[in-house]
Amino acid sequence: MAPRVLVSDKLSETAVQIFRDRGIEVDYMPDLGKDKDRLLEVIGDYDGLAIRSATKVTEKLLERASRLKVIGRAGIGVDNIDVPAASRRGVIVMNTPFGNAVTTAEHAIAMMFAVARQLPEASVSTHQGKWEKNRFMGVELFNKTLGVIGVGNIGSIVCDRALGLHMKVIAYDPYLSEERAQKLGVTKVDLDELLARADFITLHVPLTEKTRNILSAEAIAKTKKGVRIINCARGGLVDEAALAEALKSGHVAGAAFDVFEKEPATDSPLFGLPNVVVTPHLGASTTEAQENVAIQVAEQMSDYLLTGAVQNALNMPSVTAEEAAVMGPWLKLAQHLGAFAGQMTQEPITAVNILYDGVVAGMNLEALNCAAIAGLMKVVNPDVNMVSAPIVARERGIRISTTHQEKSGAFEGYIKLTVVTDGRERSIAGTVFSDGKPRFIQIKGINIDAEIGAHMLYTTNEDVPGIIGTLGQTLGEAGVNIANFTLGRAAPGGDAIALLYLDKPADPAVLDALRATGRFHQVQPLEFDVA
Ligand SMILES: NC(=O)C1=CN([C@@H]2O[C@H](COP(=O)(O)OP(=O)(O)OC[C@H]3O[C@@H](n4cnc5c(N)ncnc54)[C@H](O)[C@@H]3O)[C@@H](O)[C@H]2O)C=CC1
Ligand SMILES: O=C(O)CCC(=O)C(=O)O
Repeated sequence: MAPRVLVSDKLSETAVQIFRDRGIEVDYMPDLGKDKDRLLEVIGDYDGLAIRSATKVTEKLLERASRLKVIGRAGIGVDNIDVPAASRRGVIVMNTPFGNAVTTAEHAIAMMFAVARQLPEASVSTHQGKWEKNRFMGVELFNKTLGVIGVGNIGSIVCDRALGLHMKVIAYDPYLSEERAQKLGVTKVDLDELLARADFITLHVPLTEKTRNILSAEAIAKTKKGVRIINCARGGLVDEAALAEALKSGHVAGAAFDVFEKEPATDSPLFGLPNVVVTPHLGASTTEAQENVAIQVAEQMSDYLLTGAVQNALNMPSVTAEEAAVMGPWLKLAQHLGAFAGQMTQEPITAVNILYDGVVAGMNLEALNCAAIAGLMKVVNPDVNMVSAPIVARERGIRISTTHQEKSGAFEGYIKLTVVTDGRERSIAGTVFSDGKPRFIQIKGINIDAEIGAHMLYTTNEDVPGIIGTLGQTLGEAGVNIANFTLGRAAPGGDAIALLYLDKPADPAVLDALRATGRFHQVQPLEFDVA
């Protein structure tokens, strides 16, 4: 039986043609994404779901999607998909990481011009036969300072275009290395400096728990008087109500928003305010971008449904079916090693070295590298996948090197990942035991044997008596159960580490309580995708 695909958002007809040409049955129902009940009724009939941003793929929808094998997002952001729920159900989620980047960057630049010169209002007034030449006094972009928050794919294209307009570009992105900033021709600053100096601010970060409300009321209060703010990334990055107040008070001179806290946005505190330009999430809406993402998503989904080949998946490595059987646990280990290093590193990473020893040295190292880098970069951006992560890493100037060697110790094989920043190196190693379970076996050169769980806690301390008691008692009092506890030390009385596998995450109050004991150099919660 031919696989069946449902296209539930408006996608270029080229995608539909590709599915048909490849022998896939396709139903094109571009309005279904907005009709949750009807979607719930029909989703059980499909092997693939191709969407943009209108369709919300919730746990409830996935529960009804008994046949679903793949979700293809024709675009970048996957915040409309419950990816963990899809992973739990074995449904692959793919996106098209680069197809609409230029288009979205151009929209941000267009919005910046629009708000600088009040173009939409001037256009409406002129259509009405008024000739309000004196009402619309604008500002030049030339020589103004543009503050870019988030310098990834889209942000870096915005920087390039803005430099072409002879703007001065300052950038805030904690994961942007100095080297990459120099290459782009932008000045790296911290957020407060960006807020204080920028005449225009544009956002190009994904919506995550760290970036939500990044332009809060407090942040907006720190901006330069007369600033203009552009958001073509995601609703929820800016506090719309606080911005509306700042616009009314005259502190902020203008805003241009493509994305809103609630979409479709039928209401917003920004609506109706003068010099606020709004568009209905049009960032990716050009013929070229929609053609790019539609072709890419249809090809990727067809490949998967017909041959099992995986490309641009957010929750599955790109490996052949035969390799998957042998490499599965090692891929997971590589991802966990990257995730560990990523969560431990707050500074820009300049290089990553991955050493493969013994049995693992003979496997598909490219896929293993991708898994490790994806684990590392996912900490910064949950939208990154195994294919895009190495490209994103390279674009940031992160040098990735690989070494491999014959079996050198007690383990059949192991992987050691070393992350280099401007100031230091951090290493972590792991192996897969015969039970197929990945384990961490060495951190900072200290040997351990730690099972990997979804919620973990890493502490460092001096090797003195009573540390186990302090950890056990503090976590116990907070009702956090320890599933597994591993200790290691460099030498008696020297540096010591503990890695705890917890039944639930330790909340910030527990972490503070541990820090307040004064017994630890470091108390770091860690999360791993063990699904
Ligand atoms: N309006 C629209 O139609 C579209 C909107 N988008 C949005 O644009 C976002 C960015 O897309 P790309 O540039 O392709 O992603 P990207 O992953 O290439 O870049 C995101 C950048 O944000 C940085 N970042 C992450 N956390 C940060 C933080 N806390 N503070 C400052 N910087 C941080 C990352 O280091 C990275 O450089 C997407 O996640 C999506 O939400 C994307 C396409 C179309
Ligand atoms: O599909 C669209 O129109 C929105 C694109 C978008 O927001 C994305 O790719 O993240």
